[in-house]
Amino acid sequence: MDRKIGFIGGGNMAEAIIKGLLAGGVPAAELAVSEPSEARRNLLAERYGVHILNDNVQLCRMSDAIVLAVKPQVAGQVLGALGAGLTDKLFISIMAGVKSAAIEGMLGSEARVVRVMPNTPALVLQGASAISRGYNATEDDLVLTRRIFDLVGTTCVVDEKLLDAVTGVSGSGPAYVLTFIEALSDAGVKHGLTRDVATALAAQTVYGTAKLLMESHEHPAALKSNVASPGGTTIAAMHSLDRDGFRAATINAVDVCVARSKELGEK
Ligand SMILES: NC(=O)C1=CN([C@@H]2O[C@H](COP(=O)(O)OP(=O)(O)OC[C@H]3O[C@@H](n4cnc5c(N)ncnc54)[C@H](O)[C@@H]3O)[C@@H](O)[C@H]2O)C=CC1
Ligand SMILES: O=C(O)[C@@H]1CCC=N1
Repeated sequence: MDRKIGFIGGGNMAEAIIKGLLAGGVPAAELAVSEPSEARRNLLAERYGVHILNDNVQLCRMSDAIVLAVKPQVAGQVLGALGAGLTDKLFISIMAGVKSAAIEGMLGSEARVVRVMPNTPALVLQGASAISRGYNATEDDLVLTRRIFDLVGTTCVVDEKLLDAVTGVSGSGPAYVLTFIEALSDAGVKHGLTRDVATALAAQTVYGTAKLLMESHEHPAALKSNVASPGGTTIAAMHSLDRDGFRAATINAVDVCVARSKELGEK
């Protein structure tokens, strides 16, 4: 990267990105984390060998790009304590909902901010991240941010007003997919499979189907039709899913996720 990347907050998402960056060849010496929890500091130091501290101001001093990886609820407290005048730094916020204008408001109106909505599969370099540029961020800032998140999966650039929708689809999406895999596995167990076999079959089915979709560039409905034989088992199951509101339940879940993301941005 040639630039030092610091993380304010060393929780789940920061860890996923750090692990991905290291796997992608970024040296541990280029990464630092400021984290108040001693247990987290010890864990991150042991597992990844990155520079660890408990001082957000010092972290900013030693970093060129700072990933804001704290909960949105503490954004005001964390950013307020950093003070203004950090215009030589790039701030990359992964906080759900918190708008770039609000971050600029807390860091000073000249602050260079890029927002990213990543997801936890970044841990295995299969993340999906959407990026949007704040008012003062440069083309170079966007390129650096894309380089960081390309190392942990795929990236796209969207208008900031669409980041709430991204949060609803891919930011929180892994939780819905895992719930589906868990339910599919439960069903397998109900019908006599062992838990291990049922979970392995369910997970590989989701993984393989996603790969099939991405490599074929087809509409999901076209591939679904290939599974359903006339008068066969799949169409009977699809009827049942429709009757039980599977699709409506999914869309409703995304609706409330998007609404919650907007709400977090209003605080
Ligand atoms: N977990 C996920 O799947 C995703 C999370 N995000 C966003 O990433 C951010 C972090 O989420 P998680 O990693 O899941 O949360 P987390 O709770 O695992 O991590 C937050 C970390 O911040 C630390 N922290 C608290 N106060 C601090 C302070 N004053 N200074 C420095 N560090 C402080 C906490 O000790 C904790 O380790 C959130 O804003 C969330 O919206 C975005 C996309 C996906
Ligand atoms: O649940 C949350 O608020 C965060 C944002 C996207 C995924 N996790």
